[in-house]
Amino acid sequence: MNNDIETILYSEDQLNRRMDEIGQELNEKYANSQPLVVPVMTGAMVFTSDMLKRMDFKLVVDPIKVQSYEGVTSSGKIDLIQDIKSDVRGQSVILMEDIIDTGRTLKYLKQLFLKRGAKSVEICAMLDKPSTRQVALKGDYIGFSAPDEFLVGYGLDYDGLYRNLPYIGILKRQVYAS
Ligand SMILES: O=P(O)(O)OC[C@H]1O[C@H](OP(=O)(O)OP(=O)(O)O)[C@H](O)[C@@H]1O
Ligand code: HPA
Repeated sequence: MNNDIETILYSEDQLNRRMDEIGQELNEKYANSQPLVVPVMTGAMVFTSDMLKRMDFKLVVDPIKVQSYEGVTSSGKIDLIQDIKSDVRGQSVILMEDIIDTGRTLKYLKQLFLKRGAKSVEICAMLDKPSTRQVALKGDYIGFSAPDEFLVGYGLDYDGLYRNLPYIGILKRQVYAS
């Protein structure tokens, strides 16, 4: 599996150190509230489970599953595959993501939750690729800024593979160009 990785961008240690910092920020912000934490599955699974251990405020976790990528390309269409169970009216929502790329997924979800009556919707993402943004969307808590490359590992996949890598790396072009 490692043979398919061009370069390791963020090691497990770097990810952990950055998550400690983001955890502190969230703990200050949400100390006196009880937000709904919504992992955007499947990519956010690893990041969310590691972040949850760093959150020391009361919270409820309720995942949502959406999909828009075919291979390395955004289809531009967001499929809502499995919705949350909670009523978000009056709730503070934290959307958890592995990556913001075109921004379409999170723009769609943020609008959806605000339309449903959420009091606030914040975005916490491990990676942000600002250079590939197609819609206006800003994260509130970001781990690292990433280059315009197709990344895998730490939840990020290519055709369902590589999510279990403990680091984030650039996928070799020959893997998806062949
Ligand atoms: O900013 P965007 O261009 O919308 O890209 C970001 C989204 O793309 C990936 O999901 P994907 O649709 O591949 O599903 P997955 O979470 O199951 O991997 C990723 O996990 C984000 O949800
Ligand atoms: O770089 C990426 N890698 C994996 N999934 C993604 N979804 C959006 N961008 C990416």
